[in-house]
Amino acid sequence: MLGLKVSKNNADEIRRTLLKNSLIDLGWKIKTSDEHVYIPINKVPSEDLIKELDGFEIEVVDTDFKIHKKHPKSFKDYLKNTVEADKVDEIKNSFDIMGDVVVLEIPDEFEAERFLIGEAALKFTKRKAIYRKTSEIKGVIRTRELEHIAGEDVSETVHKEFGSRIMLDVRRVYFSPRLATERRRVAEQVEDGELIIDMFAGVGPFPVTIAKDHDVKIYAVDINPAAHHYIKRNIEINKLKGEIIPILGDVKTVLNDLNLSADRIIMNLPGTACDFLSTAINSLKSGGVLHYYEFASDYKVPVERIVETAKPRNVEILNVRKVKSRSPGVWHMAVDAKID
Ligand SMILES: C[S@@+](CC[C@H](N)C(=O)[O-])C[C@H]1O[C@@H](n2cnc3c(N)ncnc32)[C@H](O)[C@@H]1O
Repeated sequence: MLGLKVSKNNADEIRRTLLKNSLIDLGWKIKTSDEHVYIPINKVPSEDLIKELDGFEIEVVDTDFKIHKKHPKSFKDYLKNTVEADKVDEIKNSFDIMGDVVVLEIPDEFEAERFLIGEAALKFTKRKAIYRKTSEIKGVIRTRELEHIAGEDVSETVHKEFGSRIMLDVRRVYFSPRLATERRRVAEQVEDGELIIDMFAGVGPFPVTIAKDHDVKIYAVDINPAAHHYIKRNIEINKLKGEIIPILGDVKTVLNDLNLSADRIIMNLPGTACDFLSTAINSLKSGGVLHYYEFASDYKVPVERIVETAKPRNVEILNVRKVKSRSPGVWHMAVDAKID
């Protein structure tokens, strides 16, 4: 089969150039002799590429290669010859798998290899669509830009989590599978009969997790019309013991109009939830529980904020915890506070 015979000294640089041009046949193993490296290729390099490699000692040869294991098991196996081993783990740790869709992060240095990485992720995860993050989560509706890099370009999916089904579109709404344990932790504290408000409900993962097992009434507010569309779908596709009332709008106006007195309020908008604290506390009955989230490096900051905003009401901090890392030294913090 076709191979490119190159000098050992330049093999790495040439391999990278071939990869960028999708010329390496990844089904076969690269082999070496004392002075040369033989790279399996899927076609003869074009004139332009030969010009690009001008100065290197290269020769197209007909030779045998050993086949890569037929059914590689690890993501590393799929990416052999593409990405350095230590970087493979970094990419794999960035996977957010939601139903049939995978969203991943590719370091800038592997930008040129993104489609190969996408194909590897597609084979490894056996999902249907792979997207790469191309921006931070931003704006009021907390979404990010994504580039489709492998599989079908279908961004709507149904994610399964602890027996709930969550329908969402990764391009149009916020959703993080990494909050599954947090949702369950909150749901486990709920008792039948409660009146609950989820101020920033998104597609409704907190309300669905809670209402699946509890006979409660939950007002689920969100300002994003796409999130509102999906929460309505999620109410339909899950078997719920409780009632979820989806409301589209700015939660400050909504809560002002509804004038509720809730047993429990969920505030998962960690970047700006602090701007909505007094609105929340005004809608929380005496003895009610607040699940407050904030990006912070120290628990003291969100705790003091709640205590100050609630004054003259008394605050009992029930629990503080780090939900997940946001950036070095900064955490998505959760504070559960009972406010008398
Ligand atoms: C971080 S997401 C959380 C979604 C959901 N709680 C979850 O855990 O998946 C925050 C949500 O708040 C919504 N949001 C932002 N500002 C809002 C406002 N003023 N009123 C109502 N919803 C708002 C966004 O549209 C977004 O869906």
